[in-house]
Amino acid sequence: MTFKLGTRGSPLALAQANMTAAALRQAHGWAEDATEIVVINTKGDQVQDRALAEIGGKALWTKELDAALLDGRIDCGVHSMKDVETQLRDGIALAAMLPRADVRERLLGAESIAALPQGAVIGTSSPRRAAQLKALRPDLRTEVLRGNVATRMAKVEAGAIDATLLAAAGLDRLGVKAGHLVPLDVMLPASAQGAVGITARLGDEAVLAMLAAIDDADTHAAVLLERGFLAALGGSCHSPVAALARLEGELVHFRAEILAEDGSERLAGELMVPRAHAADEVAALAVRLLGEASPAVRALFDPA
Ligand SMILES: NCc1[nH]cc(CCC(=O)O)c1CC(=O)O
Repeated sequence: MTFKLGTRGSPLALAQANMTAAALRQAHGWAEDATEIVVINTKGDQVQDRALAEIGGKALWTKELDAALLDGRIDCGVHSMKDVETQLRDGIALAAMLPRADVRERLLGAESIAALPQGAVIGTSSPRRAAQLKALRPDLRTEVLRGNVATRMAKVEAGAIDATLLAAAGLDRLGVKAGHLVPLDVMLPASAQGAVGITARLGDEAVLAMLAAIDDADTHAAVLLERGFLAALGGSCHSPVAALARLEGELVHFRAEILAEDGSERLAGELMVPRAHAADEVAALAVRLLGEASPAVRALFDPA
């Protein structure tokens, strides 16, 4: 019997699936051939030429993996948690998370956001990154840029765009050294950025127990808080929202912001709260920031 890990087929997704397989073999003393990577094509992979928001539809990256899990083709699904909807599909459980990588952004094409030339064009398909860039530098323009990491880097090199932002986590996992780290006080990451999560069938106790052995509890707790913030807003990975939780002993340091899509508004909040109350405080922060926002920003969200 082999343990089947489902994943998308992009180089980053494959790297993350291989890391997960290696962690499982290590934790359980399994042989090399005890794990198998099963590539599942998703709608998000098929549509490369349009902005994600235009495609519409939910669970672009996860739907096909969920289906493969539920019909038993795979035993678990490996995901970038950033791309996983806050509402999991019925029957799907979030079983484990690998230790989180660098949560920061890397800028390719310039040494810093401040150093970008006046009016520079930044390629990104992330409404959060576009809004954050324009909040910092209203002169900047953004252009939709999709494709995997290599495609995006090639567009900067070819001069089609002046610069782009990518998650340091993804570049690190691919062994790509390019770009300059953007400090957290300049740009906060997306909720769950840098975290790899593993889904399994709810009630599949044997698999859930195997996966529990590779769970990084601090990463898991932090990511659940960030997802809780996004859920309280009624947002998704396409919303102009940033959130980062850091566990500091018994305390949680939580920072978040919501923005107008054109960067003309930015509502930020920060908490230092005991872990035990953090989920409630984070949800309350979401409500408070929405309350401070203009009707235009509030209209981007759909709070419960
Ligand atoms: N939305 C695409 C996506 N999903 C996860 C990552 C990077 C890895 C991570 O954040 O864990 C990326 C690419 C990027 O934003 O640069």
